Amino acid sequence: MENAFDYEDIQLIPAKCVVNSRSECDTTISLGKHTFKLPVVPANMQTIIDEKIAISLAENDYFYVMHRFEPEKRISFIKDMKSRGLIASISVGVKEEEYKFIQQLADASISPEYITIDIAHGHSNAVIKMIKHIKKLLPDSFVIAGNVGTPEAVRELEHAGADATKVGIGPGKVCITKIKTGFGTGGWQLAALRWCAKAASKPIIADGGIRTHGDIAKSIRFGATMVMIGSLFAGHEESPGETIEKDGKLYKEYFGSASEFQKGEKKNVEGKKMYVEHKGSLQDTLEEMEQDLQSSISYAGGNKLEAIRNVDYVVVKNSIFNGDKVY
Ligand SMILES: NC(=O)C1=CN([C@@H]2O[C@H](COP(=O)(O)OP(=O)(O)OC[C@H]3O[C@@H](n4cnc5c(N)ncnc54)[C@H](OP(=O)(O)O)[C@@H]3O)[C@@H](O)[C@H]2O)C=CC1
Ligand SMILES: Nc1nc2c(ncn2[C@@H]2O[C@H](COP(=O)(O)O)[C@@H](O)[C@H]2O)c(=O)[nH]1
Repeated sequence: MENAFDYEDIQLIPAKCVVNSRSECDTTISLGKHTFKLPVVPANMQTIIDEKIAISLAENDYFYVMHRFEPEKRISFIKDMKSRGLIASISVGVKEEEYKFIQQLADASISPEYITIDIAHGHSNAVIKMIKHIKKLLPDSFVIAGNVGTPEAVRELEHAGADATKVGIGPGKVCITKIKTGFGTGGWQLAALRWCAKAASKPIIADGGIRTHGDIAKSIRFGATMVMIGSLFAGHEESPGETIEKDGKLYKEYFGSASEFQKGEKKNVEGKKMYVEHKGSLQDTLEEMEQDLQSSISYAGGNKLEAIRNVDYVVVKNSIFNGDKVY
């Protein structure tokens, strides 16, 4: 790794505008056999997504990944999505029971369109074995494998059969991996993305550390096909987390998938809980993201997402906010 930098250290450089209105800019992206409205997917975490949100996202052509923390509900979830004519996109882990679950799906000829292998340290034989197991039994499912933070890991998971890899170890808002273990891409996630993207021959999903809508464009510039976001999607009316009131203001909980709140025990805890301000409706945020990304495309001098991939940039170490608050 040469130069380490993160989202706040980079500014993209504008190119001559070729559209008359930002509304002409197309933010759609293809992943596998499907095209989605935005290159953005809410994190597969229990305080970010539930069945109702998944249905609403899929109905409106947004990509989603259902979390894996209520494993007993997954088969009925897939069946329900399919009966509505919607894509089914689920998560799995790597423990023994997950092998049986994949076998169960195959035996019943139930093939979700997308399966995300969701573990903390994805550069492992456990993930490689699970990729091969899924590809053998459910060859039509698009497999996203992660999380990883090095080119070597991207190559190995792709070689094992992954259709996309997810990059990001420890940059998340409720992540404490970097503090508890000393490892990860926290603080240099954007540079890690660039490093991994150079090695990738399939799509990369950049996961964690997105703090502003501009960071979505920066991720695209540095090689992401899509970004996974937790904190910016936490705290909406629809969000599954508990709502609390403090000093007359409403807040909602957002906790890590490796936190004691998720695990129900204090073992190998690498996540924490926080409360985020209540933000209104999820659809409003998605629309604002789309408008901001359309604007990014126009600054990139094009009318499609691809235009962002070629823009120049400058490194402005820790200075882009000039002391301003993000919002
Ligand atoms: N993106 C990120 O930076 C991180 C994300 N998370 C999220 O937290 C959730 C739980 O993750 P995870 O603990 O992996 O899931 P699981 O608890 O399902 O663990 C998966 C398997 O991997 C093993 N395992 C976990 N971490 C390691 C490691 N560092 N080295 C070797 N084996 C390991 C576990 O065994 P055992 O527990 O016995 O070690 C278990 O067998 C996931 O949703 C994950 O995405 C968690 C941390 C970082
Ligand atoms: N180290 C941990 N990372 C976690 C945990 N739970 C989720 N995550 C990762 O964070 C992103 C979301 O990041 P954000 O910056 O957008 O909020 C999520 O997709 C996971 O990859 C955890 O407990 N520990």
